[in-house]
Amino acid sequence: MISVEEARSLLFGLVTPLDAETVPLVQAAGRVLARDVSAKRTQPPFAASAMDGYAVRADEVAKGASFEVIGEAAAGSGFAGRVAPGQAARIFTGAPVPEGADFVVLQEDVSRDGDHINITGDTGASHNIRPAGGDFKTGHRFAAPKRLDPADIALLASMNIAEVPVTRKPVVALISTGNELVMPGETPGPDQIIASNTFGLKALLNLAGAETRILPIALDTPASLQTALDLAEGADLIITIGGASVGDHDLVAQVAADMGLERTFYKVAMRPGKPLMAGRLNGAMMMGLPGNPVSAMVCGTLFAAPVVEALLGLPARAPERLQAELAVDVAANGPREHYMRAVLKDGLLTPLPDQDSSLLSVLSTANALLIRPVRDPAQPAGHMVDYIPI
Ligand SMILES: Nc1nc2c(c(=O)[nH]1)N[C@H]1C(S)=C(S)[C@@H](COP(=O)(O)OP(=O)(O)OC[C@H]3O[C@@H](n4cnc5c(N)ncnc54)[C@H](O)[C@@H]3O)O[C@H]1N2
Ligand code: MOO
Repeated sequence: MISVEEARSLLFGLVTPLDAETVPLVQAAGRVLARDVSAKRTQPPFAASAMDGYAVRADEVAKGASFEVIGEAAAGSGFAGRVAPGQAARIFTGAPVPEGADFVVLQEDVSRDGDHINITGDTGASHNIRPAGGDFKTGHRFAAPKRLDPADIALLASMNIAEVPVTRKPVVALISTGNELVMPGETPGPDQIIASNTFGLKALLNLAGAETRILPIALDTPASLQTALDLAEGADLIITIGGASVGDHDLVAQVAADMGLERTFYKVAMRPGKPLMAGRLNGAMMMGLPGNPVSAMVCGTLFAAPVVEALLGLPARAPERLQAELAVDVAANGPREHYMRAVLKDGLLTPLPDQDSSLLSVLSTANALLIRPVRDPAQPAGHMVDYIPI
């Protein structure tokens, strides 16, 4: 068995980042910027008022000083004239500061009588003017790769970038295998259960940026599995779930091998998730996940989501690990790295009492995977441990 780290780096070795496509800015949130882009404008394009008030000459600003108001500058329509000594222009937030002026007195600090104003308040040190290019200048580089968040979208809009080059979404085909499975909403027979893993993984990988397709459930026959794998044609990543272990009905490895799978590894020293398999099948990446629901989701978190990010051109890296104190004593760990379902509360980590890999209710309660290294001895409450937030 190989380690989790080895498995992940072998998986990253199978990744070829995808090509780019252009999308309208309104569809770019959450997508990964594929190429550097540069600002098509300077922002603000002119020195702009930061306040509503009066634009004057800074050297004339003093309590008691009076000015003649000679015009008005509003956002979207500046004042074409020049502010000379003794003069002021009415100005509003966002308006270009007229020539000659270099100070905006807040209207709260002024009394007005017809076309004249008097400074009545303490004006303070700020000129209340945003310099041209104070945010960015034409040509300012926005670097790829980056997953575009709402603030990035606002910035790109402000740079007048209406179309954005993003990495194509990886197409992920999800195949549940097993005679016992039916789709949510169907009526299961007496020995059947509902397929949950494809739905959990779809949610997880969509959040990572994939376009996921749930294929029909494959029965535990070579022909049915082959049909499902054939239907996955065109996917960048094929994920099978279940049928990965050693039982008589665990057929994924054999059928995939018969169809040409070049296997990269099988079995990882981790708990849950041991019977994980990966390789390349007719040009696509393939991962065979174990069927136990928590095992499948943990493998999704540790391997499939990072692979989706790597396909998107983001750095190939493990999920972020943080550290916290154990709230309780924990027993010694065995020969597999253990990803314990745990709750992090008030900075303390408590592993949940039942770690069976079939328990989705436990996974749903957990907000952390507490990582126990291989053969870690028993540890007392207060010991610092690594965890992955989930
Ligand atoms: N003799 C051994 N038995 C098992 C071993 C072993 O080393 N020797 N490994 C165990 C481990 S660890 C795991 S994990 C499981 C993985 O088995 P499979 O990948 O072959 O999964 P299945 O047998 O098909 O299913 C296991 C379990 O999960 C349920 N399942 C499967 N698919 C789904 C789905 N899409 N949605 C919801 N539930 C699903 C299935 O009904 C089973 O209950 O093997 C152990 N056995
Ligand atoms: O590895 Mo299995 O994934 O322990 O449940």
